[in-house]
Amino acid sequence: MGSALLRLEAATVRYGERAALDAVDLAVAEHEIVSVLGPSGSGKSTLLRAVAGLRPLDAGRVLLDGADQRGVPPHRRGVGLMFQDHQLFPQRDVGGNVGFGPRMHKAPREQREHRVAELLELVGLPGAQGRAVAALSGGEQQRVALARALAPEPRLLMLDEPLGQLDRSLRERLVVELRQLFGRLGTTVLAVTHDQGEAFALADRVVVMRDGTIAQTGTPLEVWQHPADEFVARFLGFDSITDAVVAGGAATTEWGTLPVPPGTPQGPCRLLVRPTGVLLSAAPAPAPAPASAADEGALRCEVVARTFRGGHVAVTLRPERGPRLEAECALRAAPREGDTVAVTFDPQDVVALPA
Ligand SMILES: Nc1ncnc2c1ncn2[C@@H]1O[C@H](COP(=O)(O)OP(=O)(O)OP(=O)(O)O)[C@@H](O)[C@H]1O
Repeated sequence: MGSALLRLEAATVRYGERAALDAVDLAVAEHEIVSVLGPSGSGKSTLLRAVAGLRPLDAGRVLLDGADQRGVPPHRRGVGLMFQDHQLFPQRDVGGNVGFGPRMHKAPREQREHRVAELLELVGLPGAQGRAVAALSGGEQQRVALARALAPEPRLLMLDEPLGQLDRSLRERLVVELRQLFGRLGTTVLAVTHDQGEAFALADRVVVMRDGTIAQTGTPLEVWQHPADEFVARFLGFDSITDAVVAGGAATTEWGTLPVPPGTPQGPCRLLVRPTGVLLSAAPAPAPAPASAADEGALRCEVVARTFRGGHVAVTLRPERGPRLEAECALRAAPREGDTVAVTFDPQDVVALPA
């Protein structure tokens, strides 16, 4: 990516002995929306702060448009920052907040007012210039904060948990609006979040961080379908993982022999089964003798929990052998707690992870 707007080269930030950012390489292309995901303490905020110039690097480089930013102060980097607590100026009205950046840049009054009006329109608050910040709802404040961050026309907009404090339904709506807005404006965005749903909905590409390094980067679909390792898989909420040995089109595991997709690497691995790949059917009546040939391949499991998730039910299973399994069922088809079910596996949702 020669034309990257932002490039990090072995970027390192240390706090004492510990590297909060450990030789990170990352390129963000112009107009790209990248979400940085990861557990608490993995270095997400440190990454943003280093790019913004709020925290100097201990080693490596940050380049914007190819120019090394060493020694360039934050206000000269042309990047916009929006933090999770949106930090609006309570004593200024909405117009005063949004127009703050352009005023600092000494933009003429008329141009400033035009820009403020245009941005408030964009974020869905037309004509709100005179409203008091304290009288706005959380979602409205979030929009004002966004308009304020966009006002100086940053070449790179960085968002730190932009929707962190809002309730789920508002977040889900705003994230769609944000993606559309950035698309229309052609804004390049680097957004930090620990909510994977939010990251996946917003981004063209996600970066998953672990202990100051990048564990995986890819499109939301790539990361979802092919987590790079067990850490990423578990971070995404996949918990049905066990040891396996792949030979040909099948994997030998404690759960029995599972079909795997064509092209699965042969040999020992950790095997992940996504919940949609755990197929449930009514268990045959317990056989007095060892399982008959007819139910060979089906794993008997007890339903230990079921959780209503809106469109589907998440079912936790205790198999007769091997670790617990998570299944996803349609509401109508969901078994009850205490039921015994027979499980088979869909190879499309079976993923081999490095051992
Ligand atoms: N000012 C500081 N002094 C010492 N250690 C720090 C400082 N800031 C961050 N750290 C450490 O650096 C590591 C990365 O922190 P960072 O805030 O970047 O993580 P994060 O992924 O953004 O976490 P969160 O999701 O909780 O905000 C953590 O171990 C943190 O304790």
